[in-house]
Amino acid sequence: MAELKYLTGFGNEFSSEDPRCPGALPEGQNNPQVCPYNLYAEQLSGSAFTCPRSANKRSWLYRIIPSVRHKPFTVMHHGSLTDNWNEVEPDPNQLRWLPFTIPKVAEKKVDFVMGLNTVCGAGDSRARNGIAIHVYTCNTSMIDRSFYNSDGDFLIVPQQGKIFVTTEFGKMIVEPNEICVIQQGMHFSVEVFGETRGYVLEVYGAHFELPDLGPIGANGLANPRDFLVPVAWYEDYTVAGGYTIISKYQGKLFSALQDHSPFNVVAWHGNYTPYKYNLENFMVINCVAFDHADPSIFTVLTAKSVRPGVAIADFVIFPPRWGIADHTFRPPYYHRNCMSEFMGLIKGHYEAKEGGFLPGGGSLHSIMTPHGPDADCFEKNSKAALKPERVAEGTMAFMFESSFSMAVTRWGMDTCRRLDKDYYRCWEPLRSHFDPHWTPSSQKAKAGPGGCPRAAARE
Ligand SMILES: O=C(O)Cc1cc(O)ccc1O
Ligand SMILES: [Fe+2]
Repeated sequence: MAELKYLTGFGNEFSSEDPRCPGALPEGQNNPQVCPYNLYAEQLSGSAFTCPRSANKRSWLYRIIPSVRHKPFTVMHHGSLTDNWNEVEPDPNQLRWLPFTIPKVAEKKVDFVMGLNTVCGAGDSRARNGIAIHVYTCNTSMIDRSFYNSDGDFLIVPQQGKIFVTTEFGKMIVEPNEICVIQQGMHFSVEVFGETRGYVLEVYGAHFELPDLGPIGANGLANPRDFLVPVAWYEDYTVAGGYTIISKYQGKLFSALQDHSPFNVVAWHGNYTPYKYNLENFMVINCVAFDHADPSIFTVLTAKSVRPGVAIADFVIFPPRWGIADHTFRPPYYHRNCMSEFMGLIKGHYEAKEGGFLPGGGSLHSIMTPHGPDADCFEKNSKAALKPERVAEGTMAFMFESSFSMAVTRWGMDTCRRLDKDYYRCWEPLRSHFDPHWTPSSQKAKAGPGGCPRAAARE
């Protein structure tokens, strides 16, 4: 497979022509009476026409046939993709899933779209405000089939198996430890190379942005130059039996036939594009003195709500880094949160739970549901010598954190059969260590190296 080329930057005004058709982008205007190469001009709007400039998103696509030339859509059955948040009773428990099962190709061929399973979500695609979390488990490429989501944006996190994503804007290869974002309305098709699994964060009514950096300054976290955007690529491909276009619209799938590939865009320009990002490029910032920084310090992308500082969803990672905090319980703290936390694991393990939370599985700690390190992690890290050490080496856990109170679907609760009924047991061995006769000097006698200089100065 030839190396793919990409443009670089986040949300730039890009332009790209398939090298087979130089000059395909009209010069100086978007709608010439006749476009170069006799292409059709088509605008894809990702924001209201009237959005302020800073939030205005659109691209112009120059294509062989406009998207409108398709037969009527009809409803398509899908058993496990849903936006019905009332399928099962609410459950405030800590939930954890074993790795989601990938179907065996010999038993059933499943492609990316049919392999989408909704785990949880909230809100309403019609009201343009909400979130859905899906896992995809598939084994077959989409052949003469493409998909677009009318409801929102997909942030795709491959966990097992690379995916080859053909989009209207060009092609991307996305491997585990990379992510891609396919925004609302963009046609794409996914090729796979074996048993394939990953996670999808869908947001309705907002696009992902880089978080503001505040006092961090002008650089750091996910740097804009590390985002990769495909270059224009077209196929002039007619399919006798019909090419199937699938749209997710108001939570349901619809399919329509047309006689040609939708990947017929010869040139495009604009700031509304798909993109990918390698999580290895994340410039990690964290505590260099004491205490545990909140995980928002690891935010890669955020989909903002209209409330200042409150996200519809944040995509947060727990990357390999140094742990050096002095006189600190270094792993995540025990907490209760006014946000929902869905976690997944791409590879390795997660520091707050060495066992039980496995790559390809997940967990959901709902709004105000208490959670934190398991008993093992607490005991170990309360006694550990606090030398500088690598944390999370060779691992990558992530969190979809949302201000929405999410409902779990029937698939998530029952059908997937991966819910770990014993999850709560990981906290059962937690014992009281309360000592009413405790004094600072008894603490000092027990403490490992890396004591608190301020406490020492106080004594
Ligand atoms: O619950 C979790 O494991 C995620 C998490 C990590 C952390 O370092 C601090 C808070 C938090 O919710
Ligand atoms: Fe948490």
